[in-house]
This record gives sequence, structure tokens and C-alpha cells, in this order.
Amino acid sequence: MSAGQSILITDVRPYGEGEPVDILVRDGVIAEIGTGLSAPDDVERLAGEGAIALPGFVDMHTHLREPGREDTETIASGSAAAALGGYTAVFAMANTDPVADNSTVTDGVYRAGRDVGLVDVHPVGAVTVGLRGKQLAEMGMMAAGAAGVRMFSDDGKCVDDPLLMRRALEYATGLDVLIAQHAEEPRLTVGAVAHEGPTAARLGLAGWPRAAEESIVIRDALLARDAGARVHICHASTEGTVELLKWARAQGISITAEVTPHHLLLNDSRLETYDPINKVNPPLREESDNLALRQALADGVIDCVATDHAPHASQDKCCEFAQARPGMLGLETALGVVVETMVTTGLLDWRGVARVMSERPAEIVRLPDHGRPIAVNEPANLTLVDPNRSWVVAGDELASLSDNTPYEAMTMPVTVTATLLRGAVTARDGVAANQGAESGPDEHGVIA
Ligand SMILES: NC(=O)N[C@@H](CC(=O)O)C(=O)O
Ligand SMILES: [Zn+2]
Ligand SMILES: [Zn+2]
Repeated sequence: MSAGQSILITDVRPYGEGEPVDILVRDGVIAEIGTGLSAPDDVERLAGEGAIALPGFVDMHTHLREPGREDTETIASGSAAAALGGYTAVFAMANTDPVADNSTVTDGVYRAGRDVGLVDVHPVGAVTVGLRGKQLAEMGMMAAGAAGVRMFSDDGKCVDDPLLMRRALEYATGLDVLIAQHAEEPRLTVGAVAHEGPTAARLGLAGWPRAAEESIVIRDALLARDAGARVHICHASTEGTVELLKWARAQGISITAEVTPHHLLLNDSRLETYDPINKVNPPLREESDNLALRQALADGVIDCVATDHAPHASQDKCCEFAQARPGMLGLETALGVVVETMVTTGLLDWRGVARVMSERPAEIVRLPDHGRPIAVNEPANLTLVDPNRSWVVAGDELASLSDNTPYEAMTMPVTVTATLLRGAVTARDGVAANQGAESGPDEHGVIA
């Protein structure tokens, strides 16, 4: 990791509280916070213009598609999308091609992320070889490699064999790493493309029942209890999962959970058009689930927001509903959706946003340098937000190489105006630091 930059950020309000202050960053670390700060002439300046300063966001759940599907996202394009969304660290899921089930792949992803330098890219290792759910992957080798893999998941697939999941939790405890489960009992979701309920029944879409998620959530809570292990639930989507998390916590079980922006905002009323843009795993549920998930996030029952940013090519998305790939873009729109569902509704203040988008995810994955307080001697991983500047989503203008956003033409209530990684500006006013105007874009639309 680079030592970091020096920069004087003026006129920002940490956590949206109090009068504006200046933040002086020296060598990537916050050196001073106060009013009327000065710096030598050669130090870069960033005018905050009254923006809210938050700790840089941490996404526990991103799909970057490299290696294997670089036509839909690369580590460079996904890093740009992350920086524009206010992220300073992302965890890149293992369901690539080849699968990230060995340290050659995980170290390669880590190094590629470091070379791009816009965001700390942490590869997630697969729990099982090839995501096939039959044999544990070499978690220890991946943890010991250059990437220092600290989180493992077969996301996209559930580790459905209970004995294998138990072994994975036991090994993970020994290695002090986290297992994140895509909770889906596959026997209950054969052919499923939408939430099982009145809407899917009327539209003739095969249903994915809530119990497919909830049965794995409770099973894994019990396995974690017996193994004395930690377990993390990916993309919680139902009111029942919220109730089970409460129960498990009350038993002292070490279980954590994330919710995606789309499960906070969207529901199966969107399916009427049969537009596969709304197809995602787990599926969009019902309004009662949206409301329960929001309340759970506000109460801390659900720990954090994770995007499940899932880029797909248009030919894989614009086809018959049943054939289309599941997944939605999320990195550049996450904050807007969280503000719309949680801040505008009064469920969270900006401190709460910092908690669910930065502090808790960093704690859960034990990232020492992210999700830290905005205070002297802390790393300058920061996101500046203009709470009064809205913007309209256009898929083809996003930095992501894919355009499968469900928020097309929607107005996002706030704008990330700048993101800083160890004091280096990685995104500013809608442009990522690798998208400069001087050199032309390469074949991926990214400028080196
Ligand atoms: N969420 C999705 O619908 N799709 C994800 C896989 C996953 O997160 O389960 C993908 O990799 O496309
Ligand atoms: Zn998943
Ligand atoms: Zn995912």
C-alpha cells in the first residue's frame, strides 16, 4: 500500500454535524482538523464547499467479473465505479472464471486492484473448489498469500451441504477468517426466477420461497453456535430472516448480516413488465419485507449495506425473463438509495450512514484502516457528499462497463463529490482518477 498523499480539504462537515472545518492530511493520515488551517503552497487543495465528510465506504459484496468476463466489468472499471460511489474498499466475490478458489487467482485480483489504485480490492476466496460445494478450497493458502484473504464465500451458490458448511466454519475459526453465506436452499429454488407470492403466481413466474433463504439462515446460525464460529449472511431479503437474526443474536450466536440497496427500495411490484432488469438473487420481495429490512438496518439487527454489484452484459440481461442472468449494478447508486430509504425517512442520520456503509462492514471483515473515525492520526479514507445535489441515473453514463441498473432515469437525492483513499483523490465531481480527459479511453472506456 502506498504511503499516501498530503492534501488540505477545506469547508467540510464531518458526519454532517456542527460548523464546517478544514482537514489537513499528511502522508495519507489526518494530521489536523480545525478552522482556518493552512498548508505549504505545494500541498494540494480540495474545496469541500460545505459537503458532509464520511469515512470511506466499505462494500463487503461486489462482483468485478475479472478474471473471465472482462466484457462486463474489470477490476479497473469496477474500481472506478466504487470510487465514484464513495467506496474506499471493496470485497470482490469469488464467482469469477476461473473461480477464486486458490491463491494464484486471489493474489492476482489483489495485485490488479492495487495497480489500479482507486480502491482497496480485497478478493473473497471460494469456500469450495470451483464453487461446486463438494470439497473445501485451500482457505489457509489463500489467507496466507499476498492478498491475505480474510473472507470466504461461494456467493452465487449456497454451501448447502450442512456437513461441509460445518467444516468450513470450523476451519474458518482456526484461520480467524469470515464465511459469508449466500442463503438459498437449492432444493426449494429449482427453476425459481422471482419471489414466490401473489405477483409471481399471477405473472406465471416460478417462485423462490422465503423459506429457501430462512431455512439456511437458521441452519447456519445453529452450525455457527456449535462451532463457536462467526457467520455472515449475504443479501438478507426477508422479514423472516430479520426475526431469525434477532433470535440468534439473543442466543449469543456470532451472526452478522448485510442488506442490499435494492432490497431496501424495490419489490416484486416491479415485475409486471417482465423486464429482466428486475431479476436478481435473492429476488425482490414484497413491500412488507422492504420495511422490515429498513427497520432492522436502523436497529442494528442487520449490520450493514452491501451492494451485491452484479454487472451483466446486455445480451445476458435483455432476453426472456427465465433465461436472463440475475443481478443488478449497485456501486454508484448505493448511497442515493440508502439516503432515499433510510435518511429521508428519518430512520438513520449521517452517523448512521457512516455506521452501516463504512464502520460495521470494516469491523466485520476486520479491515484495520477503513471505517475509522474522522479524527487526527486516522487514515484519510474519506467520502464527501453534497446532500443538496441530486442527479439522474443513466446506465450508459455509469463507469461500470455494464448498464444493468434498475434505477434508470430515477433521481438520486445526494451526490458523492469526492472520494479519498489515504489522502489521494480517487474520484471528484463524477470523474474517477483513472478517467482523466488527456488520454483517450482504452477499449474498456477506462483511461490509464
Ligand atoms: N445477486 C445476483 O443476482 N447475482 C450475483 C450472484 C449472487 O450474488 O448471488 C452474480 O454474480 O451475478
Ligand atoms: Zn448471492
Ligand atoms: Zn453476489
